[in-house]
Amino acid sequence: MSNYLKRCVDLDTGANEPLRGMYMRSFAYPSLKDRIPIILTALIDHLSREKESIAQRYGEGAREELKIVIGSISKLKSELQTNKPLTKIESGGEGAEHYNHLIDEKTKLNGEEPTWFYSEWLFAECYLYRRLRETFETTKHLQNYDMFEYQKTSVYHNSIISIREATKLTLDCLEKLPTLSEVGLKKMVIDFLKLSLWSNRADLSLSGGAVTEQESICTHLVELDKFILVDDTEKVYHALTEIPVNGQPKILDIVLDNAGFELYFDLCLADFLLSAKIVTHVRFHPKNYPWFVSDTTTHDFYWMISTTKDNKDPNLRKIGTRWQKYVDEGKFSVETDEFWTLSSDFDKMKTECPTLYNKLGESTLVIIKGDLNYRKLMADLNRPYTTPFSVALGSFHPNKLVSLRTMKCDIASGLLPGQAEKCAAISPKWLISGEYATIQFDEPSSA
Ligand SMILES: O=P(O)(O)OC[C@@]1(O)O[C@H](CO)[C@@H](O)[C@@H]1O
Ligand SMILES: [Mn+2]
Repeated sequence: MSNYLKRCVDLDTGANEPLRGMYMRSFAYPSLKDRIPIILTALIDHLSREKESIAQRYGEGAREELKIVIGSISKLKSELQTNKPLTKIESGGEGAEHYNHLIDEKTKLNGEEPTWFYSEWLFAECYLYRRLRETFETTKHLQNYDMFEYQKTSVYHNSIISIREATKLTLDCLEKLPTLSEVGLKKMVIDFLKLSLWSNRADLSLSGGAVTEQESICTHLVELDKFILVDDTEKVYHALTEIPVNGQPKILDIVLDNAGFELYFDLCLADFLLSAKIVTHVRFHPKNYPWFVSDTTTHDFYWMISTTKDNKDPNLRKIGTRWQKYVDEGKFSVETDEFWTLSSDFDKMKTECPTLYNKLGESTLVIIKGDLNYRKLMADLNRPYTTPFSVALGSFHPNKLVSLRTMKCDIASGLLPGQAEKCAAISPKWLISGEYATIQFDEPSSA
């Protein structure tokens, strides 16, 4: 073990403490020690291998710049692996001030500069993606290059069987809509919520960037139910349907997570809710730059719609054309905000980004996808897993909201006494493997 890691301790994260890489029994440690270096190595390999094609697409100047970029990423990897202090973001630009200010604050507080393993894991990991952004934003030719695009598009193409299946299912459900009973409608809404949930099972950050074919979830929904540890779908259905649409816009916000496979299911859910007239508009919230490998950027969002619309498969063409029409009519819109790529947990949104907090308050429901967003909902604290969800949210109660999350890090809330122990006995990696999931609803107490 290298010297710097000797200060890491063979412990779990302390109770009610933020997860940190220095706690060797928490998932933060293997994440920083093994998983992120694998992601960075794969990125360096990709950039070296694709020099020619990148130079063709971005111009000859990009060839020289790639050498600098590869050098910077290697340096970043070495800084992480030797637990060096986190350096300031020098490029200016979005969020730079946020990260730099926090580095100063932590230095003041601890009397030494924050380092990769001793910092809060959430901060260190978000900072990593901001550093990667800096590497590209300081170039002339590669500013808009998405270093993870090839993985995200591969996920889409490799999952085409499941995507076709989801498309067929969605189109069949849409056809049945006019004659559907209330009970039938409710079942379909809940099924689409669960499809969107399980589409979060795989992400490219957890797999170290490895692209695998995504299994079919449409045909397994019922058997997957036993892995949902908290299931608030009844409350979600109620929230979605309680206010009738009487000419007033009824908005659904979806705080997106991963592109490729997961986004496809989010779009199917959005299409179904629009078609059933349960909502009138859907606002999608992507990231402003490449984030946690597979997260959806604005470009990924539009790419998915146009690729689906232009597919050879008639069903995909049909659904892609519907989605494009929704975009053209303003029924689907993309809302961006730099808050999503800050390291801030959502408890801080009200004070740090009141406009976004208030905006989320305008809609009927906010769907918050994925594990990283869950970490941000929980402030990445190692609370007792029985802590009520609404308590763990701190001051984040902008609206009725639901978190759809497959469990991929050692944080949980809202579980019943004994539930965690039962899962651990069945599957020791239950917290981090994505096998289990939660659907957790919250509403402001005055609502
Ligand atoms: O948010 P997502 O896509 O569901 O998951 C992202 C994720 O794999 O990345 C982090 C580690 O890098 C973990 O918190 C989490 O498991
Ligand atoms: Mn993600």
